Amino acid sequence: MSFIKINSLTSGYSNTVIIRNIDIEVNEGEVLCLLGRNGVGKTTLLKTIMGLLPTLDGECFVMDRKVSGLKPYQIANLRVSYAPQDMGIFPDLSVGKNLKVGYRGSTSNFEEGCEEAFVHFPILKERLTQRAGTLSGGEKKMLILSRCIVNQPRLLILDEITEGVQPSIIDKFSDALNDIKKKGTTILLVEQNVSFAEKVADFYAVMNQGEIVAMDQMGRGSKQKIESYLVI
Ligand SMILES: Nc1ncnc2c1ncn2[C@@H]1O[C@H](COP(=O)(O)OP(=O)(O)OP(=O)(O)O)[C@@H](O)[C@H]1O
Repeated sequence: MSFIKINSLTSGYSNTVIIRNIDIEVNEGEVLCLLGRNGVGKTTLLKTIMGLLPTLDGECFVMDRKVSGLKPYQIANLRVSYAPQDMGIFPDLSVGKNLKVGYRGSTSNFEEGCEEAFVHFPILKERLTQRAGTLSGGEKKMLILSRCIVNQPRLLILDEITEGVQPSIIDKFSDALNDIKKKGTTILLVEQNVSFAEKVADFYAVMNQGEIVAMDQMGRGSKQKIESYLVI
């Protein structure tokens, strides 16, 4: 069964179409990485899947349930966790409160979810009472990923989690994602970092000008193929 299925999805802002005829299928426990140059519509696609932008045409299913037309909170209630590119952390709240605010309850145990996140990002446990706004850029990214992990999602959607992050922390992210994947979570991520994508993804899709122009299994030779689409 496809865990996420997207058929001929078209979306954009007001009357401007940004992405068109997007077809994607990801099975349970698989990881698909979307790559593409700046401004090709990757974030627009993720926001449309999450119900933050209206679907102009086509449809999206998660676990056979049509999610196009649902509100973002209804989609999140299906145990879909989304880490937006602009992070959306609350700078004046502590790290602990940021984790609590993002916790959706009922589907998992908060303390258990936190411990799962702290295995990968122990520094956050030491910083529980620190204001999130005072964290470093890399720590903020750890916090946004941890806020997703706490909910023990069935589908995890990440928008450029490695952006502006130093290599040693990026390695922690790939370890965390591979661990989450082993537990059966399906992952859809947008990335600019092809080496990171190689480490975590089973499949890749390259977008250009609002369309998917290549899609294949990730493997030997994928990096060169992907990079050939990314040259300006
Ligand atoms: N709120 C908005 N209103 C109008 N146009 C927008 C809005 N947000 C983004 N766009 C436009 O939509 C296009 C796609 O943007 P999007 O953020 O989806 O691209 P992206 O591939 O995620 O880029 P990046 O890698 O730089 O984040 C761009 O031309 C952008 O200017």
